[in-house]
Amino acid sequence: MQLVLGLHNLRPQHRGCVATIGNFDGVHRGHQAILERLRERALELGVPSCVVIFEPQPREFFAPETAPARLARLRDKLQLLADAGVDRVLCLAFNQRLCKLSAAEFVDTILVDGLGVQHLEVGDDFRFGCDRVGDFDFLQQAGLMQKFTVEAAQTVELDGVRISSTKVRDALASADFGLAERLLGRPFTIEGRVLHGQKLARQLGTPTANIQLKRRRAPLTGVYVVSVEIDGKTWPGVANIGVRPTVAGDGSAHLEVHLLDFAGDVYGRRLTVAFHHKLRDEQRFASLEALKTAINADVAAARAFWLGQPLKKSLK
Ligand SMILES: Cc1cc2nc3c(=O)[nH]c(=O)nc-3n(C[C@H](O)[C@H](O)[C@H](O)COP(=O)(O)O)c2cc1C
Ligand SMILES: Nc1ncnc2c1ncn2[C@@H]1O[C@H](COP(=O)(O)OP(=O)(O)OP(=O)(O)O)[C@@H](O)[C@H]1O
Repeated sequence: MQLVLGLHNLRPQHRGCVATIGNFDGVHRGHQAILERLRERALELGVPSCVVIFEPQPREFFAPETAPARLARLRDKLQLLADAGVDRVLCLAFNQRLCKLSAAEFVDTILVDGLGVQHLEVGDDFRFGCDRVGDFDFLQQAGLMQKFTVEAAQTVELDGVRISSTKVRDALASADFGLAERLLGRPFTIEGRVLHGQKLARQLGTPTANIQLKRRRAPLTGVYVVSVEIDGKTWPGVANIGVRPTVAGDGSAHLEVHLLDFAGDVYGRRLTVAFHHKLRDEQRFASLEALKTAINADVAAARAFWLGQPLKKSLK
């Protein structure tokens, strides 16, 4: 899959494609259906498929403080789009200039002049352009004039409710991982590299792998039963995701995983963590001793959970 960063990096050879536009956060089953249609259309027309995404996502640009936590980082989103068979991603900087483009300017500058789009695939509720004035009807009218076709993808629902990134976030916030999996079409996972921590966990009796979240806010917080994939092997574990109030961290979110019955060095390795069950909220304890007691109870609860469950071999 080819990644084009910014409109200015589009070249004449990029013109001529079928395209879709959106945030695609989490690449859930609604997104997957659009991407499937896009792939079919690309094959029929014999042109590449292109997904137009924004960075930051519009809500992060307009209201950085209140924008929801992302389900996946840009890197993970690109991987999921590549897995769905997308040929090209055009990642546009969402800035003052872009958000001021009228719907007509958006179509002319990006879709027609930039991409030479032959067919557009969008959700029926898709809106774009300054003040979100552009919609499906607008695109169809523009398509008649500018010689591209537009198709509204059928809404994908689960139990009568439209699937959306928001619904996945809600499922994670209420620790309904079964629902999150049914919305995503795969288990919810967080992937990252293991960093060196403060080495306090060893003193607490439970060594943990600290997974870098970078500046990412996580869509869930608390203590969870998890499974962890390392180099194709899956291990049971228990994890804390949060700001670690007892040891007064820097306020940034951390993901720490204790692997049950694992002896080995995982520093620098990439782990994929899948969440199965919430044990409790993160707490501020009065002492390290109290934290240690709580973590021991978490480990015991995770063991009890895995006693009754087969461990899935792969998280994909
Ligand atoms: C299962 C588990 C539960 C945890 N729960 C909490 C908690 O409720 N409150 C808290 O401040 N830290 C919690 N922590 C994080 C510990 O504070 C952290 O592991 C410790 O500070 C060691 O950090 P280090 O790996 O950087 O050395 C938890 C960690 C684990 C593995
Ligand atoms: N359940 C769905 N069925 C069909 N199309 C969808 C569905 N969800 C999203 N789409 C379409 O996929 C494209 C990208 O959607 P986008 O990620 O911007 O929104 P979303 O998934 O509804 O997220 P949010 O909950 O943040 O609004 C848009 O064209 C949108 O209309």
